Amino acid sequence: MPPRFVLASRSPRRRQILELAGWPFDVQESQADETIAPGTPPDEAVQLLARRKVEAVAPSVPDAYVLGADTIVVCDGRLLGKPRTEEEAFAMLRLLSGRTHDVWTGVAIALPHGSITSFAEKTAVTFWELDDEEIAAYIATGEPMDKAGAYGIQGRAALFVKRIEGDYLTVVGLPLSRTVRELRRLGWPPA
Ligand SMILES: Cc1cn([C@H]2C[C@H](O)[C@@H](COP(=O)(O)OP(=O)(O)OP(=O)(O)O)O2)c(=O)[nH]c1=O
Repeated sequence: MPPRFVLASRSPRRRQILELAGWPFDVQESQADETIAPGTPPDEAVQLLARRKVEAVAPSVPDAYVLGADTIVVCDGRLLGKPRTEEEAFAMLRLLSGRTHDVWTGVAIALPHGSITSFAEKTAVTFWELDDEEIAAYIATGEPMDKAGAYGIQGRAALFVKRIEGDYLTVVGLPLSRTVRELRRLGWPPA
């Protein structure tokens, strides 16, 4: 039997992005602890969290390649995950207004019966100045609440973006081109 491929994620965006690669895969939700020690550099933090997501799923599918990812926004040295409240979403978007921030996505891959490898990708995103009315109207759409940094570049927040540098899909949650290259190096898809 050739190995299977499992995406360890509950994110519909990650599933849609991975579908672009063109091979069949299963999806398993991953419950992992998302706390990290203060002061952890962002590239390490996203790889650590991606690894935890993979570690939570891989033992139940030992014959599969298992992929997990984690995305955080970094502005002014602050790591922004998903907002817990609308007030927090407001504060995050105010912080991002009129400036450039980094979006980091870490990807971890478990090999069948093997070890886990990981990498991180960064994309810089510059927002136009946002006024409070614009931020409030955006929060009222509900879009920010399940997204790192309180925005979705693939949704209405596209209107906030002046410039990006790096892979767009790193911002949406999975740097697909680098991921596919790493997977090829690791023997996926099987010949
Ligand atoms: C910045 C940004 C983030 N995001 C999303 C990507 C991630 O789904 C989410 C960050 O949370 P994550 O914890 O990375 O992922 P998740 O909880 O949604 O899914 P998983 O089950 O794989 O852990 O923010 C966007 O969709 N668009 C954006 O522009």
